[in-house]
Amino acid sequence: MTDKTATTTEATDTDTAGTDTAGADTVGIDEARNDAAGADAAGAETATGTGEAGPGDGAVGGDDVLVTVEDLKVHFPIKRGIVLERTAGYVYAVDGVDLTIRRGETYGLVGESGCGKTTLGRGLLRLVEPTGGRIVFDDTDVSTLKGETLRKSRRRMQMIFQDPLSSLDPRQSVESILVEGMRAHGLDSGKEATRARLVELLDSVGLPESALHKYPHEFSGGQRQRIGIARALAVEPDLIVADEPVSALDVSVQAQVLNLLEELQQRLGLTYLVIAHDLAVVRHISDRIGVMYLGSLVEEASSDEMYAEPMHPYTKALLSAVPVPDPTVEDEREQILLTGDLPSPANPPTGCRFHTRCPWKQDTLCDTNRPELRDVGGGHRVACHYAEDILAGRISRHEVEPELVHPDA
Ligand SMILES: Nc1ncnc2c1ncn2[C@@H]1O[C@H](COP(=O)(O)OP(=O)(O)OP(=O)(O)O)[C@@H](O)[C@H]1O
Repeated sequence: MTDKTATTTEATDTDTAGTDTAGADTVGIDEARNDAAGADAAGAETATGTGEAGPGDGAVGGDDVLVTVEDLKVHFPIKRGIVLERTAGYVYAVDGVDLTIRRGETYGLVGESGCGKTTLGRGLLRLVEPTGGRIVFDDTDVSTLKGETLRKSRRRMQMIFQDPLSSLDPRQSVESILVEGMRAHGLDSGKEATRARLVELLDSVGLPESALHKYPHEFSGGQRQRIGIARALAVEPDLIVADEPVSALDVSVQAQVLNLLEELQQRLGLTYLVIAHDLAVVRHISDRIGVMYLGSLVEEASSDEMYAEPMHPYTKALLSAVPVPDPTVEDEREQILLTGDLPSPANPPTGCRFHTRCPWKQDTLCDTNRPELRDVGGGHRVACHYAEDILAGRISRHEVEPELVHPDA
């Protein structure tokens, strides 16, 4: 996350105030990272991960690349029959995604419900087994790791979930929740050191020591999400996949949790993949944004460029639906309304998967040829036949919109 804290940093930490809280003034986890007996640890459900990196096969990209995903596919079989079960087809939840996440950045992943964002995040961490493709984490190909190597590797990639209540075991105290992952990775080194580490972890997410002996139901939604974040941090990860981290929270609390994530990122050098359907949230925290549609990326750009110059008609439609933050400012943007529902990922359209809802569909081209995600300049990637035209010099980038013909025009 680069300098995107402007709006939310002003929020007061009301969520952590209240009955048992400590201010959001966090301290010391970075020192703990240095101190903590350098072993590798893991968090059970929380996480996952992949490769205990090290020199390995598949060096990809420059030094600044932490994660490379190549042609990732996750297809879920559709089972039919009770006695004789057979595979009647597949849900193509993720169907050929290529992306890189740079060290220390926040990559925002957006798209409608059901387009495969969660499955991509889980596939990347191997919480769900990919059907195909490759995942390279810190120069190590982790797609093929198994058993103990995979388990060990999971320490470095953790996940935080949308609904902190359902992702925290109601029968476990906060202490037990936090210690579980540390123990799994040999980071619980002695009673006193572990206790100090737990207190430090809580402090880093703005919760007091007294939280240790409480249970998830005793906290507010925002506080529970802080516990989820502490659980992920407990094993000293490099990458955190945050799946809709604030969408279950009150609007007033969302900014506080986002601020906390930003602050932790700066202090600990964390890398984030943030999954969200709320484009306002993603814009605020992301350095780069990927837009998913029916299992694939259709556009990727820096956050600023994505909002200033979206090129894919799906991205334009998503952005045109985001309300203007200042109600006194007249909204002069073109409203692009998508017709129809998201097609089933079990039966995706031929050609460009978006063509059935695209206001600018070109007959026979878009419904037969699937456009590739192509760089149209400066790392801005678009999967659209118009992007192909730009690359081929048939139209200029700035002519795209006026040249497009809406079927209702
Ligand atoms: N374990 C599974 N078995 C079968 N189908 C699945 C499974 N998990 C997800 N799917 C299907 O894969 C598709 C993508 O789901 P996914 O949850 O990844 O989308 P999403 O973009 O994260 O949506 P949401 O924002 O609603 O979580 C959906 O059609 C979903 O029903």
